[in-house]
Amino acid sequence: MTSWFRKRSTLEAFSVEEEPFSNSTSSRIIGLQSPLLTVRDVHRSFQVGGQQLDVLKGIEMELRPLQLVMLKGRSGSGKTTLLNLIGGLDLPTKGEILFQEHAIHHSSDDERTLIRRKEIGFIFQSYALMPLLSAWENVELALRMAGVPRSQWKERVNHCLDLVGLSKRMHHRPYELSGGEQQRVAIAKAIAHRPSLILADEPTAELDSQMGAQIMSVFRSIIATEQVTICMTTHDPTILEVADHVYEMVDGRFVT
Ligand SMILES: Nc1ncnc2c1ncn2[C@@H]1O[C@H](COP(=O)(O)OP(=O)(O)OP(=O)(O)O)[C@@H](O)[C@H]1O
Repeated sequence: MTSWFRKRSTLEAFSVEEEPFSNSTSSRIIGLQSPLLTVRDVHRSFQVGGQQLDVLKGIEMELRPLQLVMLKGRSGSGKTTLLNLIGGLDLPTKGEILFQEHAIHHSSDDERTLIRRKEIGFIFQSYALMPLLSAWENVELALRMAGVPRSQWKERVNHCLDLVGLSKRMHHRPYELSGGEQQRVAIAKAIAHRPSLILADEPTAELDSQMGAQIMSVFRSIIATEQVTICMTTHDPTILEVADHVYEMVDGRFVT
């Protein structure tokens, strides 16, 4: 996980003012049959020390609404690179990425930022919470950054913390919470602005198996209640069992 996804915080993922909160559950349900995201023949190469490093070599993939999709593969196989492309944090060298009707591979930085800000929530292995803010304030900050009207903050923050089972700890700061609880705050933060897609890079890697299982149970619950699609990377074979679909990456390609 050497690339951009890991280095960026959730805050950086929201950086341009725009109209928030226009998603509706009903419009998502109408679109259940069509893919939320389509990746066609995507390649990503980097120039490293004067040499071309081909990291992704013709990826084909689809994310359908309300799916829990996992990417597995050895370290360095290209999972984070792909997640960065899906999230509009980076552009493919070749190929197409369609997010609903938006051609992400042709979008400007600003256009991709707007799509990200409205439609995508990010979850990181290391939680990316503000250490001096309480759980409640961390989630509130996500809404503030997303430009959601202040009048909606209280209800939405309470709802999101309730969804992840942290209502009783809403006034705790991150250091007063366990790793699993911190990750649940990060999930509440990621869903607060009602994205349609959650991207999570090894969200359970820092957690023991019991806490990892709790996170997966929270993921299942928010797919149902918040009508989101989740795409995550993992190395953990026990977690792979709960996926709707698993893509295995070997050296920049999916194997079946
Ligand atoms: N911006 C970049 N510049 C140069 N090389 C990069 C860049 N981003 C990623 N790479 C290289 O691409 C390869 C794949 O990296 P990536 O982080 O996508 O793998 P990964 O499957 O997520 O690994 P891990 O499971 O360890 O997180 C690595 O060799 C990495 O060094």
